[in-house]
Amino acid sequence: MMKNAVEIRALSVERGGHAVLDQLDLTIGGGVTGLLGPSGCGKSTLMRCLVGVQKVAGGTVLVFGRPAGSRALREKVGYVTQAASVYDDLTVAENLRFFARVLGVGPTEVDRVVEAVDLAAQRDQVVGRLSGGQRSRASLAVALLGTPELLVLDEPTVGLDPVLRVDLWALFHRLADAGTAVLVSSHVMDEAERCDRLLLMREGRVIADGTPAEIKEKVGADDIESAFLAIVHEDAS
Ligand SMILES: Nc1ncnc2c1ncn2[C@@H]1O[C@H](COP(=O)(O)OP(=O)(O)OP(=O)(O)O)[C@@H](O)[C@H]1O
Repeated sequence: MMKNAVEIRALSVERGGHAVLDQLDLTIGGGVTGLLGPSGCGKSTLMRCLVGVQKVAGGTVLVFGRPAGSRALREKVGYVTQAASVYDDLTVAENLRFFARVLGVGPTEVDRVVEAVDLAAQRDQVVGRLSGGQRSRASLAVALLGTPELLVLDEPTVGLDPVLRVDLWALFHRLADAGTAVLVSSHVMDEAERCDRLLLMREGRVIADGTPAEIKEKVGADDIESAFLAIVHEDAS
């Protein structure tokens, strides 16, 4: 098991005058870690903290031992937001060559990441004319440039068909097997089953943390969805 990729201590964040994260303590290691929880519970905010783009009210976030957002982490951390981060008027390959230059990684990386996200047939197409799923994969390809050691993916499979979702999850596991710590947020419960570790958030707190099997066993549920409903209900009462 790798040393912790992320160490969070007493992290507090306020947004719009409300406490979104309150004294959160959390470590994230290797494998694929799933971040689940109701809309608005703070998943995106937590991810923004990991990449250093969120103003925090208190606490520390260390990524590979350095403060989140440090320059030295630029090549080590890949981040895909919910909004596509590629340029619509450039082709897939042009986007990737541009971001490769920004990151200072070699042009051969472009071919590798295009293959990884299965966009070889679309590499010379303008992103604005790709399907939603293809565009998401183009954003993911950007995040894979330079082989990041931590990949932070905010709902990467939203709007994708089931076949593509299965393919992407296989890719996440291949990346994790090769040593990248992968943090993925999701609303989709069957995706939760595919994670090595699950974090269930509610109102800015982690209310369950374990493997899918451990979480189901904890409340005697047969599936993750029932387990989460039981845990949320327990937490609310
Ligand atoms: N730009 C913003 N300004 C003020 N408050 C915000 C802003 N963005 C989010 N919030 C608030 O922060 C809280 C957490 O939002 P966040 O986006 O982290 O939730 P989430 O769990 O990722 O939700 P979803 O699953 O719907 O994406 C919410 O209560 C939301 O209203």
